[in-house]
Amino acid sequence: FETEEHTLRELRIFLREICKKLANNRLFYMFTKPVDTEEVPDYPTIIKQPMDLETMMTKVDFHQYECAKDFLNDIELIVQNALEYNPAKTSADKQIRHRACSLRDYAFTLIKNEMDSDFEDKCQDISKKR
Ligand SMILES: COC(=O)N1C[C@@H]2C[C@@H]3O[C@]2(Cc2nccnc23)C1
Repeated sequence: FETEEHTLRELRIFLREICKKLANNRLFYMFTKPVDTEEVPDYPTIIKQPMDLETMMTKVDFHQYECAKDFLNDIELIVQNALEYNPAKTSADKQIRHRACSLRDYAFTLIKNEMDSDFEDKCQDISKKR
């Protein structure tokens, strides 16, 4: 009911802030938009569930995250996709894997430092009973 909607609205405001901070960090530019399948035609043959920060911002706006855990699951999807598609010993692949690991640590740490754990618990309780 009403107070639950207030809680989820506050979650969306918080998640937009996090998403913006990550997308504005130049280290993570390769994660800000979907991989261009015109430029990289084999990408969809290898990565079955693409994810990127612009798509995540849209998911926030479409009320597709009910708690921070769900948001961090999509961050983890970005990371795993990058590790899977870029496994080589080359410096290019090594750099994108390193950036993916940095993205994960930044996202989890930002949320842990800036989110009240009771607020996340409340969001997860709402999410579980829906
Ligand atoms: C999250 O981003 C990625 O996993 N990738 C992998 C692709 C391979 C390589 O780098 C990417 C984009 C790209 N475009 C043109 C030619 N080659 C590339 C970014």
